[in-house]
Amino acid sequence: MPLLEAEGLTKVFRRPDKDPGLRGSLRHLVRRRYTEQVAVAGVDLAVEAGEAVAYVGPNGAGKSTTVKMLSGILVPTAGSVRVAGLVPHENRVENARRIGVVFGQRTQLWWDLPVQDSLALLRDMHGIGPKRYAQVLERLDAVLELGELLPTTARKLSLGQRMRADLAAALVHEPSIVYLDEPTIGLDLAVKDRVRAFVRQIVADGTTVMLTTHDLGDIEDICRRLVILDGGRIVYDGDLQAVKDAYARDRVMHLTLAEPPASAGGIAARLPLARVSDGATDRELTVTFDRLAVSAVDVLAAASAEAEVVDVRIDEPAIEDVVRKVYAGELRPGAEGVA
Ligand SMILES: Nc1ncnc2c1ncn2[C@@H]1O[C@H](COP(=O)(O)OP(=O)(O)OP(=O)(O)O)[C@@H](O)[C@H]1O
Repeated sequence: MPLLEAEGLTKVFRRPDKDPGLRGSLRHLVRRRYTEQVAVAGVDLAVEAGEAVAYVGPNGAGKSTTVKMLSGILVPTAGSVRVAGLVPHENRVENARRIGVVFGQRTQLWWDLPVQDSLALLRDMHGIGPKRYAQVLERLDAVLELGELLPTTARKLSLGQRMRADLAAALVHEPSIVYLDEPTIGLDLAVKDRVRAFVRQIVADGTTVMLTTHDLGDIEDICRRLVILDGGRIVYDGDLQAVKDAYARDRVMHLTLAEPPASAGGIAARLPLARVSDGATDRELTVTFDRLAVSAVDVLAAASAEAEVVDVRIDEPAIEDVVRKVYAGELRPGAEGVA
């Protein structure tokens, strides 16, 4: 049985439609009018225990509204939802014991308290005994290196430190499902890697993860399944690798050379399947290539044969590019080999 199951999950917000000023308010009292906003429109989703699912879509697609219904904060307008056998909004407290939530842009730590006090408050709120708490903290410390953070108030933490502390706060009660919303936003690469490795570890340990992010790296590192939401509806639910192979194959390599090249023609001639163009300065070149047709090593070898390469950077395609292609109808849900 899936750990998380939603059928026809729908949320319609109703906003009072009134003219400004007192007269508008009075008129609204007499004749009420509302504008309806369908935020989530019949989502069917089944997630098995231990799965890691990327839940993506453009701004306003309905991701947060879905997560709020899954965590019991919002009551669905229609449809059904069960998380670990419970209807979240009917069992908010019990549901809260089973889930963890991390918002990259907000913190659930008490701003003016040392991290250790925030964690202790959460321990008490969840009724965790001292022995179990010590074990969990030890396990979290081993991967998140909490030691230096514990005596520090949340307001004094760097963004990366705060994220490590927030992950600990979300996991201190060992939830079976964790919702992560942009968990690596604003973090530098080293910290990003660490957060991703940690999330991979909890997935390997059996935790179910639902990840909302615009960072393709997060998704690739953590999830095998991609669910794309648009206008409140799921437009794709399937294997991440299939989508990437089909629609996110282009890589862009930025090369910095020791000297301006006599011409980009030599490199282009060695790479007939790639597109070579001028970079931002006269010592830079940009090579765009399909990673299934040409490897990054081939591109570097071709460039090095023609000029002295002093620096290299590769841009990965953004998940938005993939999402945009889905909207353009280039990838259809249920298409052969991808769903
Ligand atoms: N409390 C609310 N009252 C009225 N409308 C709302 C409310 N919350 C969300 N909406 C609307 O519902 C739609 C879906 O919003 P939601 O926040 O779920 O999208 P999202 O995919 O999480 O977007 P983002 O990536 O910007 O966070 C939007 O049109 C939003 O304006």
